[in-house]
Amino acid sequence: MALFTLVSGSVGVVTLQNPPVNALSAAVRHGIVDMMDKALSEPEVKSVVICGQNGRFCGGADIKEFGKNMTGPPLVPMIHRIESGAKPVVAAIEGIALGGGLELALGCHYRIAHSKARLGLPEVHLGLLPAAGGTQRLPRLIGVPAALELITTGRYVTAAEALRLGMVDEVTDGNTVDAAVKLALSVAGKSLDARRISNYPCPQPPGLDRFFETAMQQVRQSARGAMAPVACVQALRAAASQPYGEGMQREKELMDTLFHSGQARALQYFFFAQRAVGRWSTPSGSRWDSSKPRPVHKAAVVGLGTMGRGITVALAQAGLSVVAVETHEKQLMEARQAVSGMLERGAKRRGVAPAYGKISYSSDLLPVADVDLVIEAVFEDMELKRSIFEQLSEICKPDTFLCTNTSGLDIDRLASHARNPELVVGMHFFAPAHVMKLLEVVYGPRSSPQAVATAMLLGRKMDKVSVAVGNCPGFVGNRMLKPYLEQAFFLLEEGATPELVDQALEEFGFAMGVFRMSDLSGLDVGWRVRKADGLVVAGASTGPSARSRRGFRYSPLGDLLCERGRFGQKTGSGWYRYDKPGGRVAKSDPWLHGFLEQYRADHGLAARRVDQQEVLERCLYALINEGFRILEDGIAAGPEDIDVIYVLGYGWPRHRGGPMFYATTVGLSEVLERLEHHHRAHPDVPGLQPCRLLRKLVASGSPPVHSWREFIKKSRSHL
Ligand SMILES: CCC[C@H](O)CC(=O)SCCNC(=O)CCNC(=O)[C@H](O)C(C)(C)COP(=O)([O-])OP(=O)([O-])OC[C@H]1O[C@@H](n2cnc3c(N)ncnc32)[C@H](O)[C@@H]1OP(=O)([O-])[O-]
Repeated sequence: MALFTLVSGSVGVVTLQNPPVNALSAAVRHGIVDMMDKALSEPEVKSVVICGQNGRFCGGADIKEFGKNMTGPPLVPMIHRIESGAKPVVAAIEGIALGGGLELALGCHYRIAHSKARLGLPEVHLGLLPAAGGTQRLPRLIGVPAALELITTGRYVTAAEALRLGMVDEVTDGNTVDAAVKLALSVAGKSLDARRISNYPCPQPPGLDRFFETAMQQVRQSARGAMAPVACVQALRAAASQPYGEGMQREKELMDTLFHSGQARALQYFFFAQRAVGRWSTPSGSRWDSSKPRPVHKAAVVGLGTMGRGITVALAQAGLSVVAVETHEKQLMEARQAVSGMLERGAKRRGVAPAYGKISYSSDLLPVADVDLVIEAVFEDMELKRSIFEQLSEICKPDTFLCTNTSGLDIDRLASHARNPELVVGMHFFAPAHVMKLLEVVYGPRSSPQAVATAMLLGRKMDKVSVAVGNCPGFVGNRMLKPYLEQAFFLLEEGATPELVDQALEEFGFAMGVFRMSDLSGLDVGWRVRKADGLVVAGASTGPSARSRRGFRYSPLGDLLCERGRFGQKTGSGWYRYDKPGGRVAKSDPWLHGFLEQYRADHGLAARRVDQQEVLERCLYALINEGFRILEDGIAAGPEDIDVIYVLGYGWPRHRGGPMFYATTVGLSEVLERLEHHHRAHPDVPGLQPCRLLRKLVASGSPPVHSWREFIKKSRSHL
């Protein structure tokens, strides 16, 4: 899986061949070792170029091999052999040089990159560190601070930045392999002493100890329990303070620990899950590989509130022409300014020109007549959305896709107000819509496979991970949020505080606990949904009916806060207090604690001690249980869909793989047993009653997560 050719009489070109990304599988490593042996031993070969097939240098180690019995030549000695060889080797970097691919290039004596290439050491995202010398060679080449930043974040750099940092020697707009061959010809026979990075002294940052203490503190804070970023700092510290050989030994020890960790397994699962969701299917048999998307060149966004503005920016940045509609003139003017600001900041970050010219603004719907797709993003009100869908059906071309950004309303009901219900799908974005990676594409029973395929592809074009889900209240993400929030409220009734619940969830790895998150997104959002569901009963703050709805336990705590105007950050108080409306720093609120005590007294509830383990079990297992129901109902096609939604949209810690994967690490039988236990204690809480699919999986010996799709398919008829 590596090809040798002799060009220009004396340059041996070794081409990696393992589509699509030329990952360093055992076969490729064998190929490189054999071809390098040939190149180094044949006298007519004076210098060597290493490149990748199909315009991609190399995507790194073959992740599919991890977790299996590794065979074939190991990377470290292979790269060392290239570096220590007597003939100059030039890496011709086209497309990508990532992870082990970049480490291979760092073992070469020269590096030339195409101007469109991206380079990086993303191992940290897989729960690993660059363990083929990356943590030792990169700081020697570009300095410790720059290497630390790249390795702990896994950030990719452009060829231009790589040149600035000193990672590559040259950038070309032309044919990279030709340029590399030219360079190889010019350096043949020259001394390589100054070109072997492992021989460089590692530049010491001033105040070495202090530098690493600060770095470690920052990394621990942002890692939220992830081990790999911490290990990366440790490896870099070894590079800065020890000779190369000892640094390599430290790199290996750290990698050994990470490689066998649950976090690495979770992160590698998540890597493949993000790709698996692209291969969507629906219970009616539509599939990604048999549904052809229609091209979308021009789109419209209706409603320019926070979500509509973000969607407009995302579409324009993806290169589409956008008609942005807002019927309130003042709001339209504000939106125009805000969108321009967002475009400008985004363009600056990406080093491109802002796409102002892609957007035209309108205060009426008429200019949407010729667009290929509309995304409605007005206020979450069925009547309003219904009337807009009716108007759009009149105005738009007959084949225009009509999409809604609703976060939970019935797509099928909306479709029934469209001229062509098969062209209606949900496109549920997450705030801020131009930043967040997730898109839930919601299909109703009448959505055509082409409408789903088109929305999925459009999401990808906007650089999002699109997940196709079925239509039900709250779809996947918000539906699972409901039992999670409900448990958090119940725990307050039973004696917990918002601080205790949030601390448990944040220590688990969530960026924000449930109460801090509600304060950020606004308590009124859930209040409105509960009102629409007929759950909010005015004046029912005491008496037996206050804590029960339709025969089940209900906590009116959130409603009571809203009745007092405590909507969270925007009003300066919610579950916490803030210095001012819009303030961001949550402080403990003595009023809230007094309010909870009074509430418990009014309802005859005795406060008891709630510990962190109970918080995790009640909140997370209830959420996971709902995930199993969603799989059982066919709303999500597989556990990967749910996990991707939860990690990318709801702040579930990535190093725990997502809720469904996490359930397998706890053990499905343990999750089942604890749910049964909590349900026995709270029989009036249906969210704690283990669902049939979970029971079935446990009864079948808890098969691994990647086999659940098949399991569900087979057992659907019996469920
Ligand atoms: C001792 C070792 C030390 C070393 O430091 C460790 C490493 O190098 S760790 C590695 C460090 N490297 C990384 O972390 C890089 C990880 N890769 C990426 O970030 C992106 O795939 C890349 C940017 C390369 C291309 O993006 P794109 O154009 O949007 O395309 P795409 O993303 O859709 O992928 C297409 C197909 O290729 C598959 N596949 C991809 N990479 C690998 C791989 N390394 N392996 C195996 N397979 C890989 C991917 O699953 C997909 O398969 P499928 O069956 O079609 O679903």
